[in-house]
Amino acid sequence: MATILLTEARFYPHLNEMLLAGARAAIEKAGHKHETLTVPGALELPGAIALAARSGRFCAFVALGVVIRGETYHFEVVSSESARGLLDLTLQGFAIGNGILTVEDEAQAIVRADPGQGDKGGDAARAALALYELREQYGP
Ligand SMILES: Nc1c(NC[C@H](O)[C@H](O)[C@H](O)CO)[nH]c(=O)[nH]c1=O
Ligand SMILES: CC(=O)[C@@H](O)COP(=O)(O)O
Repeated sequence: MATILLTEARFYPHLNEMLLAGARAAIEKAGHKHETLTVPGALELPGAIALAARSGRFCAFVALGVVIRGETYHFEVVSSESARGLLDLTLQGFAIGNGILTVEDEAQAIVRADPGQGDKGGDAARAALALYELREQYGP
């Protein structure tokens, strides 16, 4: 049994609860344990994972959050750079699933966050576990 760290950017708490529920259900179904770490926004997620990884306690990580377009270019920055930061860590060998929703409005987020609909939190957890199993198979 391994421990997966759920890192959540709690910008929209009610939406994160759905993402967390889906991710937790997927991890528990796979027979693993999970812990949760909270940061303010999606841009903090890569750094939070990098810091938490130093503990050596976690076999994989799931990044969860919701980025909803506003009036400025900041949407592009937050969406692209959080994803890029996660991919940079993945290329260093970290097993990370990206469950950061980047959407136009709350309605789009709900459909994708709801475990009974898009279940993107569960998808991100399953992706993280898939990378973890690959690393177990091919070495650290
Ligand atoms: N607008 C959203 C943000 N913005 C905040 C940034 O992620 C970051 O916390 C801030 O720039 C300080 O470094 N974050 C989200 O997760 N979702 C948003 O819609
Ligand atoms: C994705 C964001 O950062 C967004 O919430 C910011 O809104 P705005 O572009 O109207 O400042």
